[in-house]
Amino acid sequence: MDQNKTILTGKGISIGYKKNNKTIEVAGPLSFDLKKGKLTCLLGPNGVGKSTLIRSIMGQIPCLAGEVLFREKPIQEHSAKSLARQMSVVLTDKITAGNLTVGQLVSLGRTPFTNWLGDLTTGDKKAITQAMEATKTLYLRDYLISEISDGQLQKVMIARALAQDGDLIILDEPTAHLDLINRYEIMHLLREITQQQNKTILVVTHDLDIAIDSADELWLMQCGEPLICGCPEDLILSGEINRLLPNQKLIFDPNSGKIRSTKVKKYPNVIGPEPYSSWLKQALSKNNIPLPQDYSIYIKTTPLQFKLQKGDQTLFSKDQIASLIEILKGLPQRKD
Ligand SMILES: Nc1ncnc2c1ncn2[C@@H]1O[C@H](COP(=O)(O)OP(=O)(O)OP(=O)(O)O)[C@@H](O)[C@H]1O
Repeated sequence: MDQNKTILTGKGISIGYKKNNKTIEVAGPLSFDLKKGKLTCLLGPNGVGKSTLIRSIMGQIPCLAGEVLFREKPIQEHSAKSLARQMSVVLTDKITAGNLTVGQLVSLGRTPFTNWLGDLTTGDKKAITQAMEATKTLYLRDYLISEISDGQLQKVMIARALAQDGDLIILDEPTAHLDLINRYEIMHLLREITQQQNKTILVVTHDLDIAIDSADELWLMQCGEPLICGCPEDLILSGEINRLLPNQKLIFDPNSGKIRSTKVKKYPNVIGPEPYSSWLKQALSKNNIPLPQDYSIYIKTTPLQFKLQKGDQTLFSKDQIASLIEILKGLPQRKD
């Protein structure tokens, strides 16, 4: 472990719950180093234990074995107050404080720093306003929590974590209720925070494409396996990203950056430039259209034309994939 580069370390931890004198292990042994000043995304299928790992990392539930070190010290040796000053956490728990205003909820992020009366200093107020500006929630300041949408609440919770200003911010599925644009915006905001404020952020997410796009490091969690950690681009090029996929039916396509079926047809007789040929092949495959060897589709781009040919004979041409597909679907089934 490089102490200057790592804020949090897991050493062979086993995570799980104790219930009625019974121990239920969810995952382990898991080892990891959370790198300082980086955005790390934790990905894995439902129920694999991501939230349990987060709760174990923050010391909320004890590890069944192994240890978590925060700034080189076992997590349970840090006082709750000291952790609250250094670590901001946004969990998936429902907020019940519906009668608080958005502004009041974000202000709660400053609690570890205020006096026992909860008085906010000028510095506290500045941190709150900055956090609300960054998450574009300032306009909601006077709304009651019960009056805002789930997506807005997610952003407000992120604002509260930012206002808390810990060096380490942990978020469990912060973009779950957000629309696509907001999901990108939030992840890019988190990336900006790591880069500009040198904060360390660990995010649990199911958005593989957004995680690849924004994270410095991915942690891939799969049932019964060690955590796979690495830079997204390395994990893609080595093929290790496929460890996230549960079976042989799906594969991560490093060319398109998307998950696709391994059954996708190849269509060597679609001839033309990218991205036209890839999208046409996807449409053919999706519609389960076979293209016999003696047929070819040539793509001309100015103006755009998809020409179906048999040998030298052009059977027809279309300027849209949708209309080409409709005609191909109407033809009698041909077999290679
Ligand atoms: N308080 C609890 N007591 C006992 N078992 C629990 C408790 N909380 C979660 N579990 C179990 O631990 C396992 C992992 O749950 P966890 O919520 O950590 O998964 P996850 O990867 O975060 O899932 P998801 O992606 O669906 O949120 C599940 O089998 C769950 O039933």
